[in-house]
Amino acid sequence: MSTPLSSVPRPAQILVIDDEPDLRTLYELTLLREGYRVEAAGSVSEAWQHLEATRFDAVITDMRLPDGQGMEIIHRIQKNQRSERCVVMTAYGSAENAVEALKAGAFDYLTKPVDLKQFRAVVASAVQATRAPVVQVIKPEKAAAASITSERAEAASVTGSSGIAALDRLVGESDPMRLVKSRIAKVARGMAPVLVRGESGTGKELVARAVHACSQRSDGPFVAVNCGAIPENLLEAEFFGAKKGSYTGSSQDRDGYFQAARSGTLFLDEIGDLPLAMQSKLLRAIQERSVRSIGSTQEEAVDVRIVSATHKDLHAEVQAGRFRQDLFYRLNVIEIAVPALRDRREDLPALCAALLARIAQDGGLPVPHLSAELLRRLALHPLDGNVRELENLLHRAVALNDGDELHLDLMGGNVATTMAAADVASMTPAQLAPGNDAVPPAMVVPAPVAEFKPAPPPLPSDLQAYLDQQEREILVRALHESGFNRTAAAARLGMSLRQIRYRIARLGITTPNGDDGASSSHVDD
Ligand SMILES: Nc1ncnc2c1ncn2[C@@H]1O[C@H](COP(=O)(O)OP(=O)(O)OP(=O)(O)O)[C@@H](O)[C@H]1O
Repeated sequence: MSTPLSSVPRPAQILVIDDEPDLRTLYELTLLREGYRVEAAGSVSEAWQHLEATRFDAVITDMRLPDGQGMEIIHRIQKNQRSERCVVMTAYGSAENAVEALKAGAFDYLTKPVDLKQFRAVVASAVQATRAPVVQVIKPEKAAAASITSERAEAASVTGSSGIAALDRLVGESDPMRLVKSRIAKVARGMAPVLVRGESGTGKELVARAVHACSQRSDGPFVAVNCGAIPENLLEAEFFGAKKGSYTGSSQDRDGYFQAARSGTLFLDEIGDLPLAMQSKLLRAIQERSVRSIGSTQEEAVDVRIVSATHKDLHAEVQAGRFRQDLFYRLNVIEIAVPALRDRREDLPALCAALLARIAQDGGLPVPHLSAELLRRLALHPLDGNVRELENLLHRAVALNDGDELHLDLMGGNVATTMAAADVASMTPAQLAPGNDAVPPAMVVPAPVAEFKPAPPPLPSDLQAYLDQQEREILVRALHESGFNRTAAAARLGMSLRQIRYRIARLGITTPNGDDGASSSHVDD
């Protein structure tokens, strides 16, 4: 069994690379004072000699060196799969260099002239990262034997079970989802900001949580902020905190989101909704890695990783002048695009099974049966609201479950837009069963709308059962939309209360107010 590195009592070892002797000495002294062991180099070749002789915890390098670029060192460290965390020092105003370095795998960057307080903070977090105890390392061969996917093995090699659990919560083994998961596992280790893009309800927050859980910050807090939900006049206090008495009613010092997320991850959801004035303040906080709470004269350093998310096209927002270009570049160092549900229809059975299990567990209920018929009907539904819509449909189905089989309230959906009806009609229950990934790809790629001519659905083999099913769905929907008020539901369907009661009883529909309405204690009728 391997011993966690953190239990080895040796000072962390740092390599500093800068061609300016004065600066090199300044960095060396600063780090020595912090208790690190330090070696220094003035060029790429000299640095590499040190690296060949010793394993370091962190490497701090200038970008421009006499015989090459600091980037070469990062590339070589990555290529040789060495464990050193790299921090680059870039000239002020050359954000592209910093972005390039982060993309190449640098842990973090510092802008010159380097602020020594920041320097110490960044080095400390780089060293902490290499020394974080490895909970469980799964070798790729072992992982394959245990049918663990490569992205799970990658996550396991970084943080162990919390990373694996977070990736498992992201249900779906379709190609686009596997891509998302492997990207999460890859990018989680660094400090580079991540922008998660995708339509509403696709699981962007789950992705952000997985980035955090797979990172070395997983023991730190994950603070999620919905940027669109905070009144504009409160934004600054909410983000950066406020001192006692700094505004009316503030009777004590209050931390902001940045302080709350210290040593962890700050998730800025709906970042596209942040007003321009606040965008400038956020940019400053990210660049300076420090914030000043309202009413304070002091800046305080904050070690926070930023993950943001948006359903908007931020490029277009920049073009339209609604989003700052410099902030966009800052946040978008690494992008993770979460696919819409229509682009990964083969995940539907596994998603339904997982969502139903979760819904049942939350409600303390037995997991309801997921019939092939129910999956077939869901597959015909557009689900433009993505996983959230699917979750809501299943929630309703469970709430209205009469004990035998789940029934869906799908009325009003545009069936033709997603999957060819004939394709779905020809799917066998086995093909639709949860866990079956043998669904032919042709079935999951929607035909272009202009060419799409759905085949007529097959004739029902039992007309009465079919009509009963239709009637049942209409009644359930009317009841649901009327808040289970039978009088209102009956009025919407042009019938009397007696008639709807009769039909509810005939079709065995159970409502939250009672089994046939006669014994209802609810105020509805
Ligand atoms: N791949 C998935 N596996 C399991 N559940 C999922 C998946 N994707 C989304 N969900 C569930 O769907 C719901 C919506 O997900 P989430 O809030 O992460 O979406 P979002 O893209 O952040 O939405 P919005 O843009 O509206 O904020 C959540 O309850 C989440 O747990």
